[in-house]
Amino acid sequence: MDNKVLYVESSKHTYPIIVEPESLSSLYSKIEEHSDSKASRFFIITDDTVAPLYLDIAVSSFPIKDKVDTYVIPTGEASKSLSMYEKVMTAALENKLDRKSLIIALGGGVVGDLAGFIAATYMRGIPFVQVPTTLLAHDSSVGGKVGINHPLGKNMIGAFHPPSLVIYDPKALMSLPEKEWRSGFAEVIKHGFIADESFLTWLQDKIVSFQNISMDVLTELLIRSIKVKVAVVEQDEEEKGIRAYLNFGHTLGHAIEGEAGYGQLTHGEAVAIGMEFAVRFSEKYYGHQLEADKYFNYMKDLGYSLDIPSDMDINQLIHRIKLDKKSHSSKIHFVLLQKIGSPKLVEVNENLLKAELTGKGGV
Ligand SMILES: NC(=O)c1ccc[n+]([C@@H]2O[C@H](COP(=O)([O-])OP(=O)(O)OC[C@H]3O[C@@H](n4cnc5c(N)ncnc54)[C@H](O)[C@@H]3O)[C@@H](O)[C@H]2O)c1
Ligand SMILES: O=C(O)C(=O)C[C@@H](O)[C@H](O)[C@H](O)COP(=O)(O)O
Ligand SMILES: [Zn+2]
Repeated sequence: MDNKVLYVESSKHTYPIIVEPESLSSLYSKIEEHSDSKASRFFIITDDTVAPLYLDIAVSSFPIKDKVDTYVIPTGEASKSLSMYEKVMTAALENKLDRKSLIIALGGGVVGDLAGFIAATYMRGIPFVQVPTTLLAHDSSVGGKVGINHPLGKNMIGAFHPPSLVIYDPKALMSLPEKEWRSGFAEVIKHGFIADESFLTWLQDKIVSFQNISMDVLTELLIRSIKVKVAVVEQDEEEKGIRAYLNFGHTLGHAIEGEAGYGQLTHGEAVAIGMEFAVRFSEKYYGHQLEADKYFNYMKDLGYSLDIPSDMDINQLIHRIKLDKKSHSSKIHFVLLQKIGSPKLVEVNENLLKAELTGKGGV
């Protein structure tokens, strides 16, 4: 795989995504090369799992340490909150960041979404760099969706604020626990479902467990999956239309995440359940089979549980689905698949949805 730098053309600027082993240790020089090394200050936001692993490596790459401030949030989805937003904002102000400062998100999607939203709103917007350290963050670090959760809904408070650079060191993923590989891999599979069935068969062939994935395979996987995302966000940056396809599996997935309590299920675990449901619902909606069982069996072999948790109240899930950002005028919208690789955003009838969710959908 030779092309390890991808470029995203956003309406604000074009930014590179560098996928390169060991790039974390040359963070500053990458910023110098591709972003703003002349920034007045650098504010690295990370979490308390990533900090002991990678914060020193990142900070060591900076020649002038006095210009670097750090802020460590508690690990986990619960940190994507208004209260954490206020704390980090306060730290940014106390550290005297100005409009020429650069925020650096070092971590997974939680850090990236929160830090990106701080960047989007600090003094009405300053630049930021994404330094993803999870598999899932191949998705979250690209495309500029940043934000935090509200108890009533996932990512309900946010902005579109593209990063100025994404530096992805696949070696950093080697410390991920299996659960987080599984979580991130759900978004990889999502990209296959919505855009490219041959990617799914390639994954089946190359990834039979989350142990011992070679750096070459991992790099190719990241690049292929990121390319799917880039192709969508370049056409529809602010989700006026086809960007909603990236929400495949998320309508139910987000409802499940919220209902379980943020952080009880990983994002990818919830999205995996949502994808299986969306495929089943697509088959009912379009009246033909998608032949997707082989992919769901593959996911089960990789340890995914694809059933809606049995303790979940279907009416509560529907209530949450109605608050989803794709809903409007009380109409529920779902991303369904006409066939694998051909998503559509469709309005769905609440009663049909309820019947399917309760397993009484019929054919
Ligand atoms: N903005 C977007 O487009 C977008 C896309 C997909 C998901 N998301 C959001 O991303 C979030 C999920 O991201 P995530 O799965 O990366 O969660 P996360 O940031 O919570 O990371 C998962 C866990 O892995 C730990 N971790 C991170 N890097 C590690 C490493 N290298 N080694 C060991 N442990 C490490 C973290 O501390 C955390 O415990 C959700 O909030 C989701 O809504 C956003
Ligand atoms: O980038 C997008 O667009 C996505 O939908 C990617 C999703 O994987 C991601 O979880 C995103 O945060 C969901 O966005 P939301 O608008 O449904 O909150
Ligand atoms: Zn997602």
